Amino acid sequence: MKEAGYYDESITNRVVVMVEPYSQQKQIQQVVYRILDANLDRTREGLRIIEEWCRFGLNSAQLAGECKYLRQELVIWHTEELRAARDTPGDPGTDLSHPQEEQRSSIKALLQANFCRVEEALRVLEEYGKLYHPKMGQACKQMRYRVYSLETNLMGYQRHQLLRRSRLYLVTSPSESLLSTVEAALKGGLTLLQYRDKDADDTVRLELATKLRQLCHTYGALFMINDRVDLALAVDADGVHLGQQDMPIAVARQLLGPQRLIGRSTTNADEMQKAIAEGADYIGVGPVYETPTKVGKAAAGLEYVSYAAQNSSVPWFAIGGIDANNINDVIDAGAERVAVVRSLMQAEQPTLVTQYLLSQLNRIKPET
Ligand SMILES: Cc1ncc(COP(=O)(O)OP(=O)(O)O)c(N)n1
Ligand SMILES: Cc1ncsc1CCOP(=O)(O)O
Ligand SMILES: [Mg+2]
Repeated sequence: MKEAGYYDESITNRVVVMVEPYSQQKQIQQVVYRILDANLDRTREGLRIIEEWCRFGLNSAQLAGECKYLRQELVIWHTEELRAARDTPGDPGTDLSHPQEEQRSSIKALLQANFCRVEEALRVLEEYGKLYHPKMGQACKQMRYRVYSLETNLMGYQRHQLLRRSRLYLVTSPSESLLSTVEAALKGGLTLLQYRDKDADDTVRLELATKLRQLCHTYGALFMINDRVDLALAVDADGVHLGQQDMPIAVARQLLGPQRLIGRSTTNADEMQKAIAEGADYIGVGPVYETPTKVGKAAAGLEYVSYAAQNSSVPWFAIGGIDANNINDVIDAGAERVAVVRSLMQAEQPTLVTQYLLSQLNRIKPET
């Protein structure tokens, strides 16, 4: 790219020679080339790691295609002269690694680390690229913004896909053994958790929600917060569950953005239609049976479960009084997903109960 570069003879003579002797300019040029070469490789490698997950983990041709497009855009800039400047044996950075790079706690952590790597490398390319070609800085800047969008879309897609795959939803109740019970359920295959505590102080809520979010994400499960949009944002939860008396969905959506999940409780057909029209990502359907967990709330019954089975266009969870003894009645009424509090929070062996409930739900063939 000599014809338009900063080191173009004509520009060099007029601009740089005044500052650095010619031999030093050449040395600096080589350094810039090495930086560009290394960061072009780094960006491409990071994108490839992300692309593999989009393709094989998410089966998303659209997201994988975006990664591929970005990789190919980079190749245009990876010229022979930049590759020729490579000096791997002389690079003091090849042996440097951080302990966190040796271990990733989850796919989410792996993806985030690689997005970070790609975004940083693109920023380097943007700055040093300006010394190489007038258009390189701008091109890398645009790519960096596309990577930010890709990151947001991928994380949102990931959440929605996991939501659709989740058949069992544990809604917590206050417990001395909250963390160990939740972990036991996660070990049994739970992929969706809601932190619900109607009475605790915010300091306690904040501490527990942070720990639960970490735990859920370590096991690759979604973490939701009951009622409180502010808390969901504060602990970087995957979303919020809102009842009919809680914040309107439109307001929550504005605060949470398009990628986080919003669930809405519904007790009848009107509430269901309204929740879907307002953009709920999933709905709670119940209480199926009267339950001491929600004192004074009348049962909506199995008829409403059947109505949801026929009419809901979004994932829905039957909730209220569901346990190992009656889950098959709820399934027979049309439920493919259920949410429980006591069945798991009060279980002596939460892992086994989770496995049992999931085994019953997994007998139903997945929706198309
Ligand atoms: C999955 C799910 N469905 C329903 C509810 C109940 O929400 P809400 O009506 O707001 O009542 P509280 O849980 O806030 O007491 C839920 N939490 N989760
Ligand atoms: C929060 C909530 N919303 C409708 S029923 C219910 C509680 C369900 O609790 P349990 O599973 O213990 O009956
Ligand atoms: Mg509520």
